[in-house]
Amino acid sequence: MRFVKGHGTENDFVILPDPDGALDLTPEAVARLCDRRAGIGADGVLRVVRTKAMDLDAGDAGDVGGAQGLDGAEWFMDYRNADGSVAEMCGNGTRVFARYLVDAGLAAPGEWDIATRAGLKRVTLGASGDVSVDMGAPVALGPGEASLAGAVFRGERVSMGNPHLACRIDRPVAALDLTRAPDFDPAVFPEGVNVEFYRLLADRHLEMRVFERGSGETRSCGTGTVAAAVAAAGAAGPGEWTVDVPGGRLTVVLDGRTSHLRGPAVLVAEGETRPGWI
Ligand SMILES: N[C@@H](CCC[C@H](N)C(=O)O)C(=O)O
Repeated sequence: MRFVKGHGTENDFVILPDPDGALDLTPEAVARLCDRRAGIGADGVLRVVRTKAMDLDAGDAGDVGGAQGLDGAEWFMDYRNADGSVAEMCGNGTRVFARYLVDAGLAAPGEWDIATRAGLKRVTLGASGDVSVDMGAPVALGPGEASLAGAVFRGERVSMGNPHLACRIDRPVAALDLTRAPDFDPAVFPEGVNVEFYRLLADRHLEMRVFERGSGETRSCGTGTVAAAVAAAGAAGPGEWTVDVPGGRLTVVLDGRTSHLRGPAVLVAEGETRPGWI
């Protein structure tokens, strides 16, 4: 199995080129690939498959999202979390996926769509440098809460295609212990939830940490970054936000209609798994 390793602000991925959809990618195989001691190590897997090789009507696009209109994009991002679960969307993954396509000569620098389980996402990138993605309209769903070691954190529920709870705190995010998963009410979050903790550092400038559904604490989360900016913006309206995460810095633009995420996307290695290992 050929792979490429990449990351976006240290949210890292094993990229599996599978243009014809020939791989039988089981949850167990994904978990082995993402294992940081016994595998390659990553927060998730990005399978790179031609949209026309996906049996969209048979649910190949996932039980988690609609397939309508996806054939408008040549490439489908089949995203999996480190525990093997399927997610609707991954913002950093989309940016790294785009960088891979350009680097591999499968797409030209410019502006084009990637198909995801959360619909088409338009990326903009040059031959090198930052990658920007139109993340679509965030959906603010009202208040929610989670708890961490018995302490309750209140926040805003936001859908970015995948579920988020963005909680504002007033002390440095570095002080949080995220070694254990936040608890939440499964009746409120039946599909689970990604939980962000953010602090306002200055006008339109946040720091954030995240505990991701299916992956644990990661050093960045693109959809989570947008969710935190949406929660912080409240009624403040359109604007550009800077979000510092443990793995670097991302820029979020909210314009009242859609949201954009911009930042680095880097490919660091490529190789092949040993025969019979996976
Ligand atoms: N890190 C991603 C989000 C990945 C999916 C998430 N863990 C979920 O299950 O919804 C990002 O950059 O958005």
